[in-house]
Amino acid sequence: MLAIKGLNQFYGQSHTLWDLDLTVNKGDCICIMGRNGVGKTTLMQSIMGLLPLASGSIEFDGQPIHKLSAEARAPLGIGIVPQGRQIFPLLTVEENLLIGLPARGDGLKTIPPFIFELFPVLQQMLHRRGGDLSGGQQQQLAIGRALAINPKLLILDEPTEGIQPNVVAEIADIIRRLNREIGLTVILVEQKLPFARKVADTFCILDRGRAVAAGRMDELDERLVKEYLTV
Ligand SMILES: Nc1ncnc2c1ncn2[C@@H]1O[C@H](COP(=O)(O)OP(=O)(O)OP(=O)(O)O)[C@@H](O)[C@H]1O
Repeated sequence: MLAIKGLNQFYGQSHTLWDLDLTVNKGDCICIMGRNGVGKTTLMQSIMGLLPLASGSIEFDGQPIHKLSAEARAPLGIGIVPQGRQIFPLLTVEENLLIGLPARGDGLKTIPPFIFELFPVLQQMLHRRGGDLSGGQQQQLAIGRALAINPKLLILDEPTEGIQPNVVAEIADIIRRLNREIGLTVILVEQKLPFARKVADTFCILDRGRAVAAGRMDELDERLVKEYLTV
């Protein structure tokens, strides 16, 4: 579904991603792991189209997408839950959910009801401003907004950051359901190991901009954790 080949990225003189290859198959739930600053968000932003590639290629569903704008990638079926959630604080929950609908391409103008089945709190808070929601509610809104475009691939960048443990558990359940029941392909960036183990089936570890280890979650052993993940 997603094939990244030979990706290099720079911020000015600083070489952030090095010859990175990553393949995500349909139905996968993969966790991109690594310590702070290793390039996880840079990788996500490259997939989303927020950063032009220095070199390399990204194919989605067999089609090269790396030259497309971020706006052109969403309608292909890439839903994003960005780091820090980035909901619109002055818009209502309803307006936040409606905002992505034009990207669906099927003309739907109302919020798909399954969003409220997944996140009943969003229905209760429909007319509240996004900025007045708790961190956990905002994260549910950010996921709901990404799902409203009916994506084939959902990218979540550190969805548990700054969220209470009970909501973290709820979000873990939702991501698992989306992946295992609905078959949505998921790329998750996550530093919390228990959450990653609970949600993802496979992992890819980055270290200083390189993919250094990958495998099934049950192959993520103590040696890898110590070498690449613990601070
Ligand atoms: N806009 C930017 N300008 C310059 N350097 C940047 C910029 N954004 C990130 N970097 C640097 O690029 C490297 C990779 O950053 P990135 O945010 O991709 O890492 P990360 O693994 O997502 O980290 P975190 O877990 O802290 O979010 C870091 O050294 C970071 O300081």
